[in-house]
Amino acid sequence: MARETGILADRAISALFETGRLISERELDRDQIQPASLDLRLGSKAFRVRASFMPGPSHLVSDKLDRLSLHVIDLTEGAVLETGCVYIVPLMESLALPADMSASANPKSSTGRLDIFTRVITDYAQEFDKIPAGYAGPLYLEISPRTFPIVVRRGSRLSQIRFRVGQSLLGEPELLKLHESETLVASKLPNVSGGGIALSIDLAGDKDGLIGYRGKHHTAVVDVDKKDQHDIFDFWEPLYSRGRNELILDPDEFYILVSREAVHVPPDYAAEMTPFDPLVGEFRVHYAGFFDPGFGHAPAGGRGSRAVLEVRSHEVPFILEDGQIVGRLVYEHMQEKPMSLYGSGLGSNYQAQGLKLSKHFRI
Ligand SMILES: O=c1ccn([C@H]2C[C@H](O)[C@@H](COP(=O)(O)OP(=O)(O)OP(=O)(O)O)O2)c(=O)[nH]1
Repeated sequence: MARETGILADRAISALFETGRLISERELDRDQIQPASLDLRLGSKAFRVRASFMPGPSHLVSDKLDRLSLHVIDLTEGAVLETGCVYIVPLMESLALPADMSASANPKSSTGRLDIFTRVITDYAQEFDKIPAGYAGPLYLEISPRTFPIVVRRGSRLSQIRFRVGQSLLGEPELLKLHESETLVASKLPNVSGGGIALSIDLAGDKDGLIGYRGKHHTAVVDVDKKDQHDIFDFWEPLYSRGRNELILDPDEFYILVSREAVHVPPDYAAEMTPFDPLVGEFRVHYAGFFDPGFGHAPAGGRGSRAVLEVRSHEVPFILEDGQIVGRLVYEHMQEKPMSLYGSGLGSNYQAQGLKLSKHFRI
């Protein structure tokens, strides 16, 4: 039985398309609907703008583009987006949401792992990545590659959207109960606080002491639509613990690290990673925060899946230590169980992962 409130599952997302609540200039791709989200596709133009902006309560995004656009890039045959530049791309999908349905967007995990900063913008937006209940209008994606230049084209999928009716976040007592029956985070002493369950960083490393990777600068371009395309070592420097189990984050660098704990999202729930404490501004651990129903779920082949963390230090160098809490997972009810779970026949790339770079790289 479907709940009244909760995150829409795959079946309900395809119904949105059939009933004209989700509109697209072309048919959805076969694998575009995920267990609890929809991948958003780039349209055929990118506007290179001088700087990021927020439309605010009285402006359409297109008004701002008229003023701020420096150059228009055709994406039909693919184009390079350079690091350090800001682009706005109209998305193929637009919305006509019912009054009781809102949505939120996040970069896909593959996008976060490439250090591509993306945010969805709506007309009249006062917040990024948030789509208010009842929103009717176009969607735009702000894109700013930070470490590697990228190739994108019409139809590339960098961001994803979750739809929700009402609020259905689990409170701490409910979260603790679910953890007792389902082991959400494999920790002897689970830390449930701030509305979520804590994740800590692994800096002890694997049997070779590998703890993570640091992105190289001045690399070749990464085509976001191609898997197993590049040699890891052309883009990443491996990092080893060398017995100290700590890592000094340099503010100008981008790191891929991994959680100490295995993570589990049972099929009736969706999770999202949030910063450990928004007041501790020294570092941020992720761009991509959505964790799918079925991630880390043993019957979906996910036993032992860890969370891959995209880490950046802000103003000053910062020492991360093994076991330090770096984020929290908050859990929300699904409206109903998805027809397909993460990892089961969806071509999922990160089920049962340990320390794993994005799908674009090969050893
Ligand atoms: O910071 C994050 C965010 C997500 N994940 C995991 C959980 C999530 O369920 C999985 C896949 O995420 P997403 O669907 O965003 O990735 P994708 O790039 O679309 O990959 P796939 O093709 O496997 O769906 O990666 C992480 O390890 N770290």
